[in-house]
Amino acid sequence: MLKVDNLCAYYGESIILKDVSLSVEPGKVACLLGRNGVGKSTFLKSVMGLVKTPKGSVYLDNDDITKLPTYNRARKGIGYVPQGRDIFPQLTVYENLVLGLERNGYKKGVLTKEVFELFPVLNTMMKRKGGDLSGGQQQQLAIARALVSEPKILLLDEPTEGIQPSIIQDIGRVIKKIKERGNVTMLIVEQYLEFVMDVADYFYVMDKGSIVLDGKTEGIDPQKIQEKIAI
Ligand SMILES: Nc1ncnc2c1ncn2[C@@H]1O[C@H](COP(=O)(O)OP(=O)(O)OP(=O)(O)O)[C@@H](O)[C@H]1O
Repeated sequence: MLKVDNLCAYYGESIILKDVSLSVEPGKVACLLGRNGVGKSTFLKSVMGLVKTPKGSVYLDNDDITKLPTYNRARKGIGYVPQGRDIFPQLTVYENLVLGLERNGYKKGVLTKEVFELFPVLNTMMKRKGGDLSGGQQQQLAIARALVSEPKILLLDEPTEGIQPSIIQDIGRVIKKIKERGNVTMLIVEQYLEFVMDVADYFYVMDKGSIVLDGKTEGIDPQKIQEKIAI
C-alpha cells in the first residue's frame, strides 16, 4: 500500500506540490491525471525521493519512508519507470533486464516468468540493443525491468506517451494482468483518459500542484474527469 499525506515539494523557491494526499490500496491501480506542467511527474519523483519534500509524509505499507534516500526506497520495493523510459541503449535487452534483478538477489527465474508471460515480444529480442527497439518496445522493456525487481509498488510516468495504439493496448493488458495477480500496487501518471478508464481502480486529477478531484473510476462519467483536466 502507498500512502502520501500532505506532501509539499519545491524546485528552489517555487512550490510545485501543495499538501498533496493520495493513497493506493494494496494490489490496486490508481492514475494521476492533469494538464502538462501541473506537477504529476514531480509527485512521482517525490515518492521516489528524487525531489526535496520539506513537508508531508510517504508511507510504504505502514513504514514511514519520507526520510529515506532514493536507493533505500528502491530496496524497500518501489519500482519507478520515468518519462522517457531510461533504458540503457547500448546494452542488450537481456542486460537491461538483468540490471533490474539487483533487488531480488539476481533470481533469474523471475526474469523468465515475467518476460515470458507478460512481454512475449521482448523474449524474441533478448540480444538486440535497447536503443534499437521501437518506442513502444522500449516502454515494455522499462516496465519489465522494473517488474523483475519484484516491487511492491510500481510508479509509471506516462507509459502511453508517444506510443502507437496497438502497443498501448498491450501495455494496458500487461497492467491488468499484473493487477489480477494482486501483489503489486500501481500509481500511473497518465493523460490518456480512455486508458485510465480501462486500467485504473481510482483516479486523482491534479491542477497547479493540488488534487482537485478524485474517486473510483467505476461508475464515474469520464466527462466529469475530462472537464476537470480541461480547466
Ligand atoms: N528540475 C526542475 N527545476 C525547476 N522546475 C522544474 C523542474 N522540473 C519541473 N519543473 C517545473 O515544475 C512544474 C511541474 O512539472 P512536472 O514535470 O511535475 O509537471 P507534469 O504535470 O508532470 O507535466 P508533464 O506532463 O508535462 O510532464 C512545471 O512548471 C515545470 O516547469
